[in-house]
Amino acid sequence: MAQYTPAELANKLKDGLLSFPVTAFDANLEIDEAAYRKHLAWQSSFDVAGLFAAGGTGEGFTLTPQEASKVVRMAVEEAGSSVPVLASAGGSTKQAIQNAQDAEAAGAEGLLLLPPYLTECDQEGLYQHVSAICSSTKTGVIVYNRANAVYSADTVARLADNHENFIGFKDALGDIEQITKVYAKNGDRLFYLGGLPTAETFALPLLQLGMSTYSSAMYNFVPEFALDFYKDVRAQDRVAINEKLNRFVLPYLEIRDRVKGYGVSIVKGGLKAIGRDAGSVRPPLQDLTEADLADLSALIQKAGIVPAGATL
Ligand SMILES: O=C([O-])C(=O)C[C@H](O)[C@@H](O)C(=O)[O-]
Repeated sequence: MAQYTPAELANKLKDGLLSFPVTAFDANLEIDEAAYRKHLAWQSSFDVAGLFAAGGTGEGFTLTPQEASKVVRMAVEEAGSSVPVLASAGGSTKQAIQNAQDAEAAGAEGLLLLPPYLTECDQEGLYQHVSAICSSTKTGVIVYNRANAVYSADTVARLADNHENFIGFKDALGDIEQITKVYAKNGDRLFYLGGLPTAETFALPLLQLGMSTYSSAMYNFVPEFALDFYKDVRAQDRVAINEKLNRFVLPYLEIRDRVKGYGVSIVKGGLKAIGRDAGSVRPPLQDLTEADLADLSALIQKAGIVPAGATL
């Protein structure tokens, strides 16, 4: 049973840092329940505003619907009493409705709606798709603006007018003109979150465009650093942000960009580096090579951001 109305959820999420926990796997690449629960307990012990289970960094794209709903249920059990847990939905309209209903039954407070699978689509089709999912659940729905799901300002406004539980717009395209149009038309009716890879990189400029928060993948393994970074963004402390970009974020991008798909693998690498191993990534992703993992460990150490109590 949800603890937040959609409007309360939006209010809670918009002014705090958000994150996407990794999904822990064992040596056979099956879900490692104990390791996942331990990770969620740790992640929710900090002042994070929302956790999106089985999202992109949680390798939701490798999970069956049954596995995804199991992961969401575990996340709710471990973290739900202190932090709102959100789930994701995707695929066909029917599949996304099923995901939404499973997530609601598992106790998720909200939903991130991923782009429809594979096909091209235009605004009326997108509207019908999102509308059907919003109508199928009482929880808050956030659309994910990326790939084939690029929402015009008018489509966003139409969804907002017709669905009270449509609460948020997450962007992973970084098209300044589009974001400006969406925000200018919809203002405070929604909340806006940045979701480009390694979202810290863009957090300050996107704040000016209305994005008061973002999804931090690095929060998974350096939560204190990620929270400090978010504080600097909200204070618009350009000097502190530049210092943190140069000390950790930009050299981190250099490792992340060595192999396609490392955007997720490097997060599991970070957990390995700090002694909180959440296992390997599932194909089609690949784990960090030993050399890349060594570089990441050295960088975390050099940047002085080893989490309290970690062994490195
Ligand atoms: O679905 C996801 O995991 C994301 O939104 C991507 C990350 O959290 C991204 O914003 C990042 O890498 O910081």
